[in-house]
Amino acid sequence: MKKILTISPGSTSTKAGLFTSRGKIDEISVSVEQEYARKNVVQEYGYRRDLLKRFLEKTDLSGLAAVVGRGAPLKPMEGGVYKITPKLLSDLRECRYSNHASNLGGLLAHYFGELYHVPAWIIDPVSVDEFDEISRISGVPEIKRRSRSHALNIKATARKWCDEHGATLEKENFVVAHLGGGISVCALKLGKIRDVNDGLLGMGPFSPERAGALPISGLLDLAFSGDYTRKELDHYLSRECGLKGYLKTNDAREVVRRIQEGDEYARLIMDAMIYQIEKEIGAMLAACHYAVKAVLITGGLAHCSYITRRLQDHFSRFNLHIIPGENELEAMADGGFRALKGDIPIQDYV
Ligand SMILES: Nc1ncnc2c1ncn2[C@@H]1O[C@H](COP(=O)(O)OP(=O)(O)OP(=O)(O)O)[C@@H](O)[C@H]1O
Ligand SMILES: CCCC(=O)O
Repeated sequence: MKKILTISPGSTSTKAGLFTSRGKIDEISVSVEQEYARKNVVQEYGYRRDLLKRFLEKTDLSGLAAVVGRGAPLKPMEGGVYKITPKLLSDLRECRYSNHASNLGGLLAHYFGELYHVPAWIIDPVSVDEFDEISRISGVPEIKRRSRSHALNIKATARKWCDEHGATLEKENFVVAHLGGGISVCALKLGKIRDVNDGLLGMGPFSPERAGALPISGLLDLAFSGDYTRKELDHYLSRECGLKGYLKTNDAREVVRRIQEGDEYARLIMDAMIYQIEKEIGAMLAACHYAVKAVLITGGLAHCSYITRRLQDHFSRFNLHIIPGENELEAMADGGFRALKGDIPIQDYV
């Protein structure tokens, strides 16, 4: 039976899964020890590769047909399956579009694809760009709104919901909110991400560790304070702000624990994050002219009932469903098997 190996590097761990078309047969999560964590993720490549290799040496890989890695921020591209070409590899190695842990997804998939003599792909990377032209206009001629999102989980969650409810993704509109360490809220129209806040930097709600959209004058003050280089400010706004900036933790469970113990400041900050999420969902509902099949809430924060209860109350008339977690390994395997069967094309990154 054919197998697919999927690899999803996150900021603190590398997850890998082995699948047949019937489902998962093995999974591992290897933590990155702090002493090996580097400011530039690509420096962690050798360390993470060797940890995975040790696991795979003990695994039955007979029937392996492809390796799929999590797709990083790359050049803007249509959703789907992409071959890992030399150009794609060099963009990942140079962190050309972002210093993001998922840069290692394509690099590791390529390595193991060569090792086991099978094709290596990425699927629905962070930079999936299917915007309507109107979504690109920011209000400043030199600045374009960018599409960067949790595209893989967003599409997989909507596809899964459709399979379970007898609907066809390509015929319906949804608002999908991925609430994780970063937050992406999108207007998914007829299977395409037609609008989304840039989940990495500068748009949408603040998140457990990202700043979200900011008042411009305050941002200019920070940028010209002399306290940050361009790179440092980018890192600060995308990794050290949000819940972490205000409360020194990016763990929603810890914040809820503090609220339950009577910490009113923690409540204010958590409620502000939920308020901003509600406003973004409202904006994407407007982008869909309020005609959606459902509003889907996914990602790690969708496990947090303090948050989901509020969203359920607020959006009950829009058929809201909570589908927690990120299921990225499964999503990559699903796309990989569809590509192996020839149901979807395998595209070139040019
Ligand atoms: N079971 C849970 N209950 C409550 N909160 C949770 C639960 N699991 C995860 N979270 C919270 O979800 C948030 C995001 O965590 P998660 O590990 O899913 O994000 P990530 O994978 O690092 O980021 P991203 O989804 O942006 O790739 C954290 O604040 C975490 O505390
Ligand atoms: C925007 C998608 C990825 C992230 O937030 O890390």
